[in-house]
Amino acid sequence: NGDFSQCEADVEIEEKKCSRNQIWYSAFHRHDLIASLDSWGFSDSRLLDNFEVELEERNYVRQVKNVLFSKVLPTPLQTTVKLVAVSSDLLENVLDLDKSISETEHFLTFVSGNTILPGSIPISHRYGGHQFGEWSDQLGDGRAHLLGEYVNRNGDRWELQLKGSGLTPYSRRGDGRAVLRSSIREFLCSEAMYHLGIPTSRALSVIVSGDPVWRDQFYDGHAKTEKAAVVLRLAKSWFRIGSLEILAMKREIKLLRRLTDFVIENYFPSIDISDENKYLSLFSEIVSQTADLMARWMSVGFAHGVMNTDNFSLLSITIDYGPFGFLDDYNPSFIPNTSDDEGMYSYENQPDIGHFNMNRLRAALWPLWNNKQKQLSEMILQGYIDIYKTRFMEIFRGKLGFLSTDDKDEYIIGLLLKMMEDTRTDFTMTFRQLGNLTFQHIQNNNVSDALWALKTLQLHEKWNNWLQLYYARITSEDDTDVKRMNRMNNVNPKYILRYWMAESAIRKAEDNDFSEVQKLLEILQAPYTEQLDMEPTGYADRPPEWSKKLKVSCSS
Ligand SMILES: Nc1ncnc2c1ncn2[C@@H]1O[C@H](COP(=O)(O)OP(=O)(O)OP(=O)(O)O)[C@@H](O)[C@H]1O
Repeated sequence: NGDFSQCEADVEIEEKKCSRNQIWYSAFHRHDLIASLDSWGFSDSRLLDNFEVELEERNYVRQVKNVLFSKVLPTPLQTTVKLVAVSSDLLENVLDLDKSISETEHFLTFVSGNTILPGSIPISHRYGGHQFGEWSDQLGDGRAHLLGEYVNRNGDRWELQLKGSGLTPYSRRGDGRAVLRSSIREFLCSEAMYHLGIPTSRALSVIVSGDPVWRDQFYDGHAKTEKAAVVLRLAKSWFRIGSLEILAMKREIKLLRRLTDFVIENYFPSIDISDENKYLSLFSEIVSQTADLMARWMSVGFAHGVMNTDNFSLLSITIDYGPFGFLDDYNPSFIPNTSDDEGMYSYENQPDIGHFNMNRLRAALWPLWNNKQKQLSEMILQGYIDIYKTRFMEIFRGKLGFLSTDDKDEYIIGLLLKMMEDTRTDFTMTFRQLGNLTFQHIQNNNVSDALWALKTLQLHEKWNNWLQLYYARITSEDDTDVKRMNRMNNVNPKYILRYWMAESAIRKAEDNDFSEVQKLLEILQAPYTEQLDMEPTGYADRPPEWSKKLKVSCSS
């Protein structure tokens, strides 16, 4: 009712018990949320303040030199636009907007690229990249427009970008558009990854229009028209390894230095910008954060699908959700992308590709180093492998509920994965269901029928042997069932975005029923929490038979 005096008094009382009472703080925040886009605004742009933008005003495909950005407006959609889904979490907690705003026409035109808000100067970014191991020259945002930056009430700066919003100077032979299926997948997966606790870009909304887009989904001569869709996505920065690579390749060294300094100053506050070894420190940070990201991907069974250097963020967040997939059955050579014939970007190859990409980053930074620093960068790169292994072991120890470190851990984790591979057990549910076993269950090999993944694993000849080792390991620690099971449930998700779940929501959305996209979003926002009312959906069951035939290509 607008009278905050009692609330303030309560906050003071509560603060004595707990330094940050989130319930009260969030109640306050909600009152202040901005209710109209007219009173919301982009912040001053750090990017535009620091980097010249190409002066060419016409929008045509061209080679761009000596700049990072080109000014270019999104192309308005010609037909009626509909909101497919929106993340209220992002609206309220990142953009300070009241969620009712998403019901307004103004919001719809904004997130579809049809309206440009005051203060926004849309730009597209020039970058290159190594694709499937080979250097591809100028790529750039061929269908993405950076709308501007927003500094929210917490002081966090976010860059807002449209994807699928029309042609840019970097569109090459593309049409600047994205289709509904790939846009829903990007929207859902960015949010799912965020709520799994994995560094990622975020997605605010997805809209669909009736504008036709021509796609041959499986490159098999069966092209058809699909509906154009647009995602509004957010990241602290959209700079990629390819952002630096193109400058090194083109010998634009002054700009390379400026961008690298900008990245250090704005995203790596622990590095002293006046330090002569600052570029080495930056490399070291990115190597270590990328190794960590790879271990996290592996720990939730995520396969990115197109790990080109233009899809690898300098902030080591997951970007570009194309033909990604989460493992169902544990198959290390799982390839999510039908266009990846050789399996270069298979699940098991990801840590190695991360290493390859760090070597490409090293090559991009090469012109900024003296001879000694070049040598040291080799050692930093070698360190990637140890950092990855250490992080992998830490995370998997946690997944099995271990509190401490033990020499036997590598064997216990390795044998479990081997059994899972032999029996093709469901990756996600194996770990989740292990967290449902009490000490007594483990001691007596008592696995109820409801634990369907473990039932499969039980068929393995080494199961009894492994269970004994596991029992000995967890009973060697000062722990209780409740504590261990809680810990395990907090790191082993129950709900992940499986192929079939996304596909089922997409099929309905193609018929203008968006309810399942929104429902999936809600479930994936709490992947570690039992959502018993959602169980009838089958999201925690064995994937249905029809899902085995599903394929995802890079056509998007
Ligand atoms: N339909 C399209 N029209 C124009 N350019 C495109 C189109 N599809 C892809 N591209 C461009 O091709 C390159 C590689 O495509 P990829 O699918 O990896 O990127 P993306 O998904 O469009 O973008 P991002 O990495 O920003 O998520 C990028 O430069 C991208 O902008």
